[in-house]
Amino acid sequence: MDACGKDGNFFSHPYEPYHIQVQLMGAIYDVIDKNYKIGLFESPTGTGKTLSIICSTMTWLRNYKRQLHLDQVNKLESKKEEEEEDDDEPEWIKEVYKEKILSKQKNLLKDYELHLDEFKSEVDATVVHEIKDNGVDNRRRIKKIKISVENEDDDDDNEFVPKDYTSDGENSQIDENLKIQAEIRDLLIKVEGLEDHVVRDNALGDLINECPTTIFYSSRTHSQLNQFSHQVKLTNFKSSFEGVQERIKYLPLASRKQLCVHPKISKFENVSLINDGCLDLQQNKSKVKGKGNDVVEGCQYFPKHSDPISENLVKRFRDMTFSEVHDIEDLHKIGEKLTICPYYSVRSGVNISEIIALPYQLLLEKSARDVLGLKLKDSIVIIDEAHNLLDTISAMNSTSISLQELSDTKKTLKFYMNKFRTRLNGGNRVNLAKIIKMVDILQNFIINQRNSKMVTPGKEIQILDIFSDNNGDILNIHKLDKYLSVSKIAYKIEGYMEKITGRKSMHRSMPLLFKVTAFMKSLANPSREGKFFFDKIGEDISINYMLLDSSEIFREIVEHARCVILAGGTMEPMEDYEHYLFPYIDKQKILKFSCDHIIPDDNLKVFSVGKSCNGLPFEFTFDKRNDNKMIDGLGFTFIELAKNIPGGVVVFFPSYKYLFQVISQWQKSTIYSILNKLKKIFKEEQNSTELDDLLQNYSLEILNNKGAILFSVVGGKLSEGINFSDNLARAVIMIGLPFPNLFSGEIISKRKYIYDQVFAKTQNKQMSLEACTHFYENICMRAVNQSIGRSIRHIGDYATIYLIDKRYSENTRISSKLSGWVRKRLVTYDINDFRQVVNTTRSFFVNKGDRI
Ligand SMILES: Nc1ncnc2c1ncn2[C@@H]1O[C@H](COP(=O)(O)OP(=O)(O)OP(=O)(O)O)[C@@H](O)[C@H]1O
Ligand code: SF4
Repeated sequence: MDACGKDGNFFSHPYEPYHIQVQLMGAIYDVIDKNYKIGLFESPTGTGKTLSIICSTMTWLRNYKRQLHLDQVNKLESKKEEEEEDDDEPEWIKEVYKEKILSKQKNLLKDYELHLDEFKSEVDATVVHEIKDNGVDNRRRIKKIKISVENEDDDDDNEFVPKDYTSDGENSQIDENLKIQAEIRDLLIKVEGLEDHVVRDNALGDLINECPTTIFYSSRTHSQLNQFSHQVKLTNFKSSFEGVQERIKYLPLASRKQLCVHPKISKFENVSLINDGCLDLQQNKSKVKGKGNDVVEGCQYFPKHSDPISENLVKRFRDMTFSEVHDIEDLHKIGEKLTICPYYSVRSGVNISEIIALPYQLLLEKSARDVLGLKLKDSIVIIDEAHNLLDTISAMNSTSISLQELSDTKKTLKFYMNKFRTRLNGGNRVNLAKIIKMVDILQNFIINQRNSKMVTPGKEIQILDIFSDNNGDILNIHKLDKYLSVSKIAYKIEGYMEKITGRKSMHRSMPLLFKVTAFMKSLANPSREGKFFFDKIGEDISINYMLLDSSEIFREIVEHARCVILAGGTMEPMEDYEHYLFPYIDKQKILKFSCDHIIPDDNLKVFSVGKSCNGLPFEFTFDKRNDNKMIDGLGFTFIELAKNIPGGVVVFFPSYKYLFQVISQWQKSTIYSILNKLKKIFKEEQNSTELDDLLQNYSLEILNNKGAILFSVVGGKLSEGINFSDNLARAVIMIGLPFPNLFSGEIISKRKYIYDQVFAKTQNKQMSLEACTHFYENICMRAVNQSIGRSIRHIGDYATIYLIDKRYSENTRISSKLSGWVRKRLVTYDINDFRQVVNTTRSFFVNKGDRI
C-alpha cells in the first residue's frame, strides 16, 4: 500500500504489484488528483513502469468519470429545481429522477459496448487472423483492385512533373472534391460483402464520451508504443457505471509510414516521401492508364466526407479499433480489410478515446496535433523515455546543410531542370531557378567565410550576412518556402532520381532535397529561440540552425494539459527539465520521484575503480586518454576482472574512435589474445547493420562457453533499448566519462546560450559558468545512467557495475548524478586498492552460486 492506503486492487493491477510499483502508482495518481502540473518519475528498466503508468492513470480517469456523471446529474437536478422554483418534491422523487438520468447515460454506454462485442468477434475471426492465415489471398485481392495504380509507371515520367505553378499559389488548395471512383468502391463492397454493415447505424459511439480528459501516452519509437499496447491489453478497469463492462477505449496513432495502405506510396522508406506522395495524390488528379482505361482520382482509400459509404466505413473502422486493444499493425490490417485509409480514419476515434498512444512527433508538433484534432486541454500527458526530451524537441526544430550537400543538390536540380525543361510551366521553371540561386548563395557564403578564415565551430551567423552581397532576399525565401510546400518538388525530384539511378535515397534518414527544403524553411521562419552557426564534419563545413530553448515549444502542452508526466528508466539528473523545459513552473507544482530497483540490495554492487591492477591512475580525459601505459593498465585490469566474473560482460567506451584505439593498442601485446581466451571478444561496429547477428553470436558464446565480452559505445546501438538480462550481462563496465565534444558547434552554441540566459538573470559570471558545467555534465551522466541500466532486468537478476575513472569517486558532483538505485549501491572501499575490487567481485558471484 502507498502512504494513502492505495494498493494493487485499488489500481486494478493485473499482477501482485511490486512495492515500488505501488509507490509509483500512488505518486502518479497524486500528481493528477492533487493538481500538480508536472510529475518527474524515474523507474529503472525491468520494474514494470509501463503497467504502473497505465494502472494509475486509468484508475484515476475511471474514478473521475464516475464522479463526473454524478456531478452532471446533480447539476441537472439543481437546474430543474431552479426552473420549478418549488422544492417540496420528496427525496425519493429526486432519487428516481437522478436514477433516470444516470441510466440513460448508462444505457448508451451499454449499447455501445454490445455494439463493439459484435465487432470484436469479427475482428478476431476475419480481419487479424484471416490476414495472418490467409495473407496471400488478401494481398492478391488488394493488388488486383489496385492494378491500375501499379501500372502508372508511365514512359513519359509524368508523375515526376509538378503541377503547373503560379506564384499566387492557386494550386495550393487540397481539392476537397476529389472523387473516389464509385465503380471501385462498388467493386470493393461486392468483394467484401460489406453492404449489411455500411447501412447499419453506427452513430452510437459518437455519444458515449462526455469526459473532457484524455490520457495521451507518448514514446519515442514504434516498438515502445507497441510494447505499451501489449501492456494495456493486460489490464481491465472498474467501469464508470456500475454493472456495465466497459472496455478501455485505446487508440494508437502513427505516421503515414506505419498506416498508409496505398500500394505504391507505402513502399517509400522515408516518411517525408510518404507524406508528400500522399498529399501529391490528393492534390493532383492522377490520370492512370490501367485495364479498361480506369481513371483514379487521388487515393482511393482516402475517406470522403460527403460519401455515406465512405463515412460508414470510417465509423466501422473506428468501432473495430475499439472492439479490443489493438496496436498499429492491427489498425493497418483493419484499414486494408475495409479498404479505407487507417491514417485518416483513426481520427474518427479521437473523441471517444480514453488513452491515445502516439509518437513524440505527433504530440510535440502543434501542426500535427491540430491536423489530428487532439485536444490537450485538461488532458493527462505522459512522455515516456523522457530522458532525451530536451534533445528531441531541439532536434525536431533544428536543421543543417553542408557544403558538400549543397553541391550535390545543385547538380541534381540542374539535371532535373534540363530533363523536364519543356514540361515545366513558367512558374515551376522560375522557382527552380530561384532554388538553384539560393543554393549558390549559401555555397558562396560558406566558401567566402572559409577563405577569410571566418569559420569556426559554433560561430554564430546572422541571416542578413548571408544575403549581404547578393540580390537574394528574405522575401524570396518566403516565396520559395511556399513553392516548396505547394509543389512537392522535393518529392518529385527525389522520386525521379531514384527511378533513374536506382539509388535508394529513400533509405537515407532524410533525402537531400528534403534536407535543403527544411533548411530553407528555417531561413524563412527562424524562431526567436533559435540560432544559425557554423560547424565542421571532417573536412566538410555546415551551416546549422538549432533551437536552443525548447521550453517555448513545450509550453503550450504544459499550459493546456491538466498535468504532464515525464517518465523514464534513467531520468537523473532531473534538474535540467526544471531549468530548461518548464522554467516558469512553480517548484511547488512539480512532484519528483525516483524509484529504487525491485532487486534486493545485495543483487547489485557498483565499484568506482580509480586505479588499474598495476597501480596506474585511471583518468580518461581528452588529454590523458591516449597514454598507452594507462590503456595497457586497462587491459590488465580487464583480464583480472574477466577471471572473476561469470557469463557476459558488456563494456561501454566513450566513442568508436577510442574503442578502436584501445583494441589496436592491446593487439600490440598479448593483452588482447589473453582476454579473448578468457572471454571471447565481440565488438559493435559503427556502421554495422548486423546487430542481430552480433547479439546472437554473443549470446551463443555465453551459452556454450566461458562467457563473452561485448565492446560497445555510449550512445551507440547497444546503449539504449537493448536489454542484457541474467547471464547476458553479469557485469557492465563504463570506461571514462562520455562527455560530448566540447568543441562541436552544437555544444559551443548551447553553452553560450545557457551562459547568456543565466547571466541575464543573475549578473553573476561564476553562477553562469557553473550552469554551463552542470548542463554539460548532465548530458554525460544521463548517458552513463542509460548505459549502465542495461543489465538488471527483473527481480531475480544480479550484476556488478564498474565505473572506470577516478573522477567517479573524486568528484562528488559526478557521483551525485548517478541514478539513485546505482548510487546507493556504490561499494565504499579504498579506490586505490584494486585487490579489494577483485575480492568483493569474486565473493559476490560465489555467494550467488556461480562457479568462477
Ligand atoms: N508486478 C509484476 N509482476 C509480474 N510481472 C510484472 C509486474 N509488473 C510488470 N510485469 C511484467 O513485467 C514485464 C516487464 O516489464 P518491464 O519492466 O519491461 O516494463 P517497464 O519497466 O515498463 O520496462 P522499460 O522501462 O524497459 O520500458 C512486462 O511484461 C510486465 O507485464
Ligand atoms: S490517403 Fe492514406 S492510403 Fe492513401 S496515400 Fe494517403 S496515407 Fe496512404
